[in-house]
Amino acid sequence: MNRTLTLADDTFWVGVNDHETELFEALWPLPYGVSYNAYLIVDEQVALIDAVKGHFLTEHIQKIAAALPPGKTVDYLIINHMEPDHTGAIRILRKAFPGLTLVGNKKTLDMLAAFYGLDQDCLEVKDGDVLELGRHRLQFHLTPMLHWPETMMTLDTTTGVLFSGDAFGGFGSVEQGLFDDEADLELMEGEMLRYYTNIIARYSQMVQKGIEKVKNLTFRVVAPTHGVVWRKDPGRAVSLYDEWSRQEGEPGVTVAYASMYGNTQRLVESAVRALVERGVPVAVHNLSRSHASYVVADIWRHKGLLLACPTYNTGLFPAMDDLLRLLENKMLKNKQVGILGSFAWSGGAVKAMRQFTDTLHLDLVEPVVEAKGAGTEEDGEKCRELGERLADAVMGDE
Ligand SMILES: Cc1cc2nc3c(=O)[nH]c(=O)nc-3n(C[C@H](O)[C@H](O)[C@H](O)COP(=O)(O)O)c2cc1C
Repeated sequence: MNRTLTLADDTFWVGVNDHETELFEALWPLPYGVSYNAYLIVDEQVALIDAVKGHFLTEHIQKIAAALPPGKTVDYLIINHMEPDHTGAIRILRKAFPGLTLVGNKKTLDMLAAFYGLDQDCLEVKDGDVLELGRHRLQFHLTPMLHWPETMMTLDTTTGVLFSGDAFGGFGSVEQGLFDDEADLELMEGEMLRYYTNIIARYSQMVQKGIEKVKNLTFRVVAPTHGVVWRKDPGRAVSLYDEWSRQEGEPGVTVAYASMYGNTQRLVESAVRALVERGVPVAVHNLSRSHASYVVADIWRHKGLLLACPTYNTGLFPAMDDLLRLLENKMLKNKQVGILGSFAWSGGAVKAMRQFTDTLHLDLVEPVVEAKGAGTEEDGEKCRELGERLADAVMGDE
């Protein structure tokens, strides 16, 4: 059962696939599961690179045991990221492998003490430090706020495997293909974007700093803590994160709308029709149906965003309010934004959406449409015009 997967010389995947957790971080749906990737380097000294969520410890230990030669134990646990989905069972892991030294930077060790009361047999490493296992040389590169303060990467300079922590990771389990040359990449890259936008995106500036650092390293495999291991095209993992953290966006428009009785929806349809006729890729989300994690991923993907919302108790419909707060928290930028809304007496939703674009310094595409009730013929025409203007704004010379 526990056939060991090999990444490079003496280097094995000892991670697990999780199909039990419904919501990652109690927030984000996992229709394709998620993997907790951990790796074992078997040398004179044996190093485990990251661990798994506590619930999966038994399977994890079985895999480690299958990869360990007789008489060997695990000497080091390298903690690239302290979050409990990689360290939850660390105390038991220590019992399973007595003498296990915990390796992390200063911030990791502070957290280990705070989370698990562990402060013995720890080895503090600094940026650029090297740990020799025998033939294998592990070099540590601190990449703070990717997406926690203690995050770092570990490069095995002997094999060229870059253990990148959560950076370059994605949702989606890996039993149908651990490596990029065997996985369903269309699906996995979609799940990677959803992971990026929902877990990492707020720290996009720090991702850029991390990528600058990574570009100076020589590696031939990128092995993150979640999702696909990139051995055929490791540069692709880096370039996807690079693209997403720059927030440049592809030509296309994501439509995020709410509608209780259909008035806003019909206005949206007029605008979308104009986009479709211009050949613009469109992703339409009814916020009462689509989970925000998918909406945010599509918003990140496209240059254009159409927000449409009825007024609800003088302000935004709650699902739109939630979405806009989420996008503010993620410091969304560089979007071409259209706004439309429907009201019956006071209005308020359109004003709130305008405030959102002002706060984030997004480019407002005119005309803003604010229709009373179902709206007039003229409102319908304005929605079409808004669709055309958005098409011009996002397609450029395409
Ligand atoms: C619970 C509720 C609260 C509303 N609050 C307001 C409001 O404060 N001000 C306003 O102008 N219209 C308000 N409306 C009216 C809607 O904004 C209006 O009917 C709009 O056309 C609904 O668009 P929809 O069909 O896309 O849901 C409210 C409607 C409902 C159902």
